Amino acid sequence: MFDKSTWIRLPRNVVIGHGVLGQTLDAVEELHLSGRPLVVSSPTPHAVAGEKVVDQFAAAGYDPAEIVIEEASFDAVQRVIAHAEDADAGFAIGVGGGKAIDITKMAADDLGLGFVSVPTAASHDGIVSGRGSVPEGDTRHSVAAEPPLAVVADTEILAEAPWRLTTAGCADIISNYTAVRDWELAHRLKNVPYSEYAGALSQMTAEMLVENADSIKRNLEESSWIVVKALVSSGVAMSIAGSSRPASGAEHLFSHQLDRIAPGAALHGHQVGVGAIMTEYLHSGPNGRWRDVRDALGALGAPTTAEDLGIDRETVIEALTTAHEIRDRYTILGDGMSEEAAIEAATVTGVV
Ligand SMILES: NC(=O)c1ccc[n+]([C@@H]2O[C@H](COP(=O)([O-])OP(=O)(O)OC[C@H]3O[C@@H](n4cnc5c(N)ncnc54)[C@H](O)[C@@H]3O)[C@@H](O)[C@H]2O)c1
Ligand SMILES: O=P(O)(O)OC[C@@H](O)CO
Ligand SMILES: [Zn+2]
Repeated sequence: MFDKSTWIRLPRNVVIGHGVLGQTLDAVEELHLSGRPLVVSSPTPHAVAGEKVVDQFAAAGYDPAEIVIEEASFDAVQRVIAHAEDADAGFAIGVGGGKAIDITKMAADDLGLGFVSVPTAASHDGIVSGRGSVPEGDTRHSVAAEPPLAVVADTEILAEAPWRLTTAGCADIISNYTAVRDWELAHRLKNVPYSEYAGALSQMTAEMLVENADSIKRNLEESSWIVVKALVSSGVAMSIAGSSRPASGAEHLFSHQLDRIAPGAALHGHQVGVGAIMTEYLHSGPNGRWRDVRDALGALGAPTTAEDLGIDRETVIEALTTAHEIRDRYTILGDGMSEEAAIEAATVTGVV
């Protein structure tokens, strides 16, 4: 008997465009959510968009509650849960970058509340995904979380955000190349479940972004449009897979390890991009496609070296040699790189 089953949870309303923040209320009302909204954001996104979302719902008679969180941590998730319970919230709206959105979707999952995603930066592909990513001690948890029922991505806001946030989003997408390679490898070597659809969608998303690289330019709102659509598409690939595998391989392990060793050094997307140059080298060798990955990142204005990231050579080598310890996810790093091999990979690729 065929007894497989799977749930693919996708957003119902994806609203992207100039000035669409003003349609957040419409996007929510169309979902027939009831009760009090809780608007969760971090300081800058609160000022940029969170307050406007609160005002919009207040004007419509909703009595919105709000909370501003400072960091992505399990403590922050607990604070949001407590605040939502105190406020008797009926649904949660996450407004911000990857951290605020992750915290909101994790709290919403715990409380069984509907979640709406309002990105203020095109910096990460967690905008749509049903995953939350939070560090804890020496490890990084990628946990199932409430996927958004609606996404409201205002390209005017995304375009006004610092340009480096957009280039970070581009790099998070370009890292899909190596993430898919790692996933295929884990499938072949360790029998890890693999989804052809999710793998193909993730890879195609990276290819389309690179093909459109000439149209991704600072001060051009269309750039935000192209990048956010790619971020949505990558999040859909994660939803189809039911894991972050299509978008997170060894290059993400490298970045998560950097977050521990050199917290706050660089943006998530920029770190995974530099990681992808080196892990592509590990996959395909000195004459392989690592130059294509590096050139695509460079063309989009994303970092390609340790210096660009603001980290030193020792930090890169330490992160490379210990990245496999971050979580139980088989990648090209296998059971770990030797120091000599890490120096070779980082040097040949020009990262250090
Ligand atoms: N759940 C997933 O599937 C997934 C996917 C990718 C990344 N992530 C996670 O997301 C995080 C990275 O996201 P991030 O790079 O957005 O980090 P972030 O949320 O810390 O945002 C980066 C900075 O941008 C600022 N910012 C956001 N919007 C702004 C705006 N309009 N104007 C000015 N400043 C603005 C924020 O205040 C913050 O200082 C990491 O924790 C990563 O693990 C999760
Ligand atoms: O599960 P992780 O490794 O946090 O990856 C999620 C996301 O960053 C993929 O782009
Ligand atoms: Zn990522």
